[in-house]
Amino acid sequence: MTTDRDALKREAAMAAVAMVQDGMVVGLGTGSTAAFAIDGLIARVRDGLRIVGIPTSERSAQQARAGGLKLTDFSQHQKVDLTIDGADEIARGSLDLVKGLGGALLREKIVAAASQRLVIIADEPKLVPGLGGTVPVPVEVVTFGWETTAKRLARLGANPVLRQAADGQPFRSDGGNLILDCHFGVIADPAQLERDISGVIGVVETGLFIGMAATALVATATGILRLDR
Ligand SMILES: O=C(CO)[C@H](O)[C@H](O)COP(=O)(O)O
Repeated sequence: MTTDRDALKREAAMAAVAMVQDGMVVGLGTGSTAAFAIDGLIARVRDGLRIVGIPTSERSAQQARAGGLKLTDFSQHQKVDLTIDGADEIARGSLDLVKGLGGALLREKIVAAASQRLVIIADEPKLVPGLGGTVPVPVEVVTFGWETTAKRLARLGANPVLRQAADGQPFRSDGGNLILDCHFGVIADPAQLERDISGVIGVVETGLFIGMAATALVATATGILRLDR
């Protein structure tokens, strides 16, 4: 079923797809909004655009491959011209992000870090005055000792919850790790919290993306709002 939110997500995705130029290496995000962008890229490639994509998840790789997008990896291309990805929250002003409710935060951060330009696409409810108020911060952790990692994260003020998959088993990332959804409430200093979480033994990566997004394209009822950092 297509919802109004889907229509807005598609609109934001199409605005980002229009920024892609011939010859680019394009980072392919993960999630329902990024999936609209991958569809848009597939359509443009069918019309003659020549690009290669670096996917941020097995899911996105599968979608891209099925649509005929050429994929590459970091053994072939170490630099990504432009990445189009979604987010769970975007801080108005700084464009700092919470990402990872879709479980792909580690690969998303690796691709974002290699990108000349990270363009975030979203519908309006994701644009917030401060991070952490509407979603937890996903933290990817290794399986071994995750219970002790959770305790150390709790000492930072979180209420960590082990993410479950639909089958009731612990959710596994593409890398085979676990995810602890850490409820902090509104975060006063996201950059400091990102450093603090990264310092916890057992943590692989955090869903706080600080200073990474160059542009956010936010679809609102009255059109696309473009925010640049
Ligand atoms: O970070 C992500 C996946 O790890 C997604 O970009 C984020 O969860 C947004 O997803 P959606 O577009 O489905 O709301």
